[in-house]
Amino acid sequence: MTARLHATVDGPPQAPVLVLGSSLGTTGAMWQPQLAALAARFRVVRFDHLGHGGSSAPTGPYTIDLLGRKVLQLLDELDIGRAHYAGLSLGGMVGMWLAAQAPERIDRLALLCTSACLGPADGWRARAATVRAGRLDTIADAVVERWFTPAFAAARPDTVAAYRAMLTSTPPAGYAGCCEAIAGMDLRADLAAVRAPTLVIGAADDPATPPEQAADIARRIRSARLVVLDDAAHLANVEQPEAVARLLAAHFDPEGGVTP
Ligand SMILES: O=C(O)CC1=CCC(=O)O1
Repeated sequence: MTARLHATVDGPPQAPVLVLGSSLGTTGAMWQPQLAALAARFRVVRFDHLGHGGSSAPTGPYTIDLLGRKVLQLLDELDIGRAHYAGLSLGGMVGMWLAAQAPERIDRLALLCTSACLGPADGWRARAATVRAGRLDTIADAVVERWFTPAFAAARPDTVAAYRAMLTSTPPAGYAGCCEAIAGMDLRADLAAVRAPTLVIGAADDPATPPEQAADIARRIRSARLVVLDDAAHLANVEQPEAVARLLAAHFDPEGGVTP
């Protein structure tokens, strides 16, 4: 049977479509902090990557091409010709692939806390092997430590616990398959083909995809603007929910009167 992606759709049916791609080890639910603001303006499609959440979880390994082609298949299933796209981390990697390989499908693009080439590949393959051996729990603390600043983790333990639970409920085969996709990914040369006006958001305290990675992406895309948020680690949309919602609304609806 063909592997399929799970998605949830919110917002007015006739509004412009905004597709949201989540990070490794999360689901579309990671966009909850921005959902109300974005669904007031857009038909918001939040999908779970292959191997995550409610999507099919084939054994793997996966590639970024496969993850991107699954999103195109989802757009076809939902009868969506063109859409805006925002993705964080792995979601951003898939966004770069989509904008470079299927530019006719992507209007405007936002890339948050992501990288065009995130080595070392051996580290990703080792992480995949650990998870395939059934030990997602053993990597969870180290992963979550990179998701949030110490100050946020101390102030919001319930939020941190909810995102950790999202991570540990990811199917091991799916998580490992996506680690292997990151291990084999180098999108740097593809970025010259991106034509969509692009907002690149980095976070000053992100140890997973530091702001230099955001600056590198912005340099390689013809029409890109770079913003680096203070007081946020990797899941910047959780730590800076209003700032991210405002930046995305202003970028995807430039005539809408939102001040970024
Ligand atoms: O899990 C991590 O270490 C950080 C990360 C890389 C890609 C992604 O989506 O999250």
